[in-house]
Amino acid sequence: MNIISYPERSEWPALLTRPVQDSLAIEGKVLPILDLVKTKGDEGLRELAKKFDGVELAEFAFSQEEFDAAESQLDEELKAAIRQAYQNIYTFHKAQLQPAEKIETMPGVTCWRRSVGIEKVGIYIPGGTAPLFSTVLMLGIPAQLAGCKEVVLCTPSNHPAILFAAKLVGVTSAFRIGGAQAIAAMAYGTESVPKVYKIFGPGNQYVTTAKMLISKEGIAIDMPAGPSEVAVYVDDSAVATFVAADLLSQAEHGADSQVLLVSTSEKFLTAVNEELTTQLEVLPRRELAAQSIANSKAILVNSAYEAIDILNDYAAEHLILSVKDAESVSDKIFNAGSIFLGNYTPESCGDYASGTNHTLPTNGYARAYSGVSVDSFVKKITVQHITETGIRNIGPTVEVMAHAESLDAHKRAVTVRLNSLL
Ligand SMILES: NC(=O)c1ccc[n+]([C@@H]2O[C@H](COP(=O)([O-])OP(=O)(O)OC[C@H]3O[C@@H](n4cnc5c(N)ncnc54)[C@H](O)[C@@H]3O)[C@@H](O)[C@H]2O)c1
Ligand SMILES: N[C@H](CO)Cc1c[nH]c[nH+]1
Ligand SMILES: [Zn+2]
Repeated sequence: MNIISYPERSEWPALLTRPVQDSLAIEGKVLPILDLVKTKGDEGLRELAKKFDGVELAEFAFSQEEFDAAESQLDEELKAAIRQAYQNIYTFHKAQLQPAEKIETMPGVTCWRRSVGIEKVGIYIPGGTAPLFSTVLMLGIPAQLAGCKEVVLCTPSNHPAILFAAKLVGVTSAFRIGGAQAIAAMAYGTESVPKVYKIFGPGNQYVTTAKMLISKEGIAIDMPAGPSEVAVYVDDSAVATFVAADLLSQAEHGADSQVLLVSTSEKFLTAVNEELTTQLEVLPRRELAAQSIANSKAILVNSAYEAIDILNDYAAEHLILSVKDAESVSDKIFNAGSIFLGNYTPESCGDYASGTNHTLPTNGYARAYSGVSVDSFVKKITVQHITETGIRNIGPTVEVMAHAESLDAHKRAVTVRLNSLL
């Protein structure tokens, strides 16, 4: 990894840019895909499956037989691991459910918010280079807890673990469709695929661009969750072997992934670089990981203050703090998707099973977006009730304000009620 020593603050923006993606060129490829699905429905999906996934499909929906067979195709060890992950993710997300609390703002005026699951949601499960069945849990569990009635799953992979996890989370229909065309199918609906109101899930640049484009057409999306990334901040309490392993764990996602290492110790950065070389050699996905490491940087900074500033500027999807007093350092971080503290909290645990969600904002979106949670799958409907006493209390305030806004019909809606109580 390229070590950049003591860069000036003015150099940070250029240093911290993600691997360049020509978004206009990608949009140019994705727009015709969206259009084909919109105009030709299932027939368009068949053409695209052949072109981009090399498969000829008569039916897109996974059948009941495929769901049933999935369970017997997986070994017990994997099924037990998936069930354990399900339990932890369920427990963490269940605590996010908030009961509606009735608030009396003034005597006789009561307001509250009710959480209602979005009726129809679509979840995209990446499967181009690896079948990410863990993403089924990360999206399906909050959808289940939120009470979404229809959960439509699309994935280019037919890995049995995806179907096993889909059954656990209660997905209502599942289709073997990948890429931008899957997003289009769920956004517009086709003869086979139901149209949904909100689409969730990470994916490659085609998937992410498709989500951004359909969001301009009135379909909600969770957030732009593109190529995975991790930033690691280390001091001399860290362990170079662990740090290199963490960097590679995200680098192996794809050539467009990026990792960032920040430290005040040059010696440590060099030690991690040596470890990276050794560990890369034995990785099955070393080609992808090596390309991603080549896009990445190790930054040597002057002080802990500078390290924190640079991490907040970068706004990483994942941030590992392998430093002394990691929790107090984490209090100073205000831009990150998910934070991992200390030497024994590898980011992989959050990816699979500790309980937190792994669908997180990438590419600096952590400055303004949160990762997926139960909240992402619900709408909050406000409700209010005003009694006769309440309208006497609040009515005059509303009359004065409505009159001042020159909206007399608003004022009258209060006045007629107040007059009826005279
Ligand atoms: N941010 C997060 O929360 C998060 C979580 C998990 C995974 N990820 C990311 O998801 C991505 C998964 O990518 P992937 O490619 O393995 O799987 P994917 O399922 O996202 O994409 C595969 C699909 O891309 C389409 N495609 C391939 N080449 C194409 C082309 N030239 N033109 C148009 N469409 C094409 C194909 O239809 C294929 O089915 C990785 O970048 C990973 O880092 C992010
Ligand atoms: N690191 C990815 C999110 O950025 C999620 C994932 C799934 N499987 C392994 N990792
Ligand atoms: Zn990962």
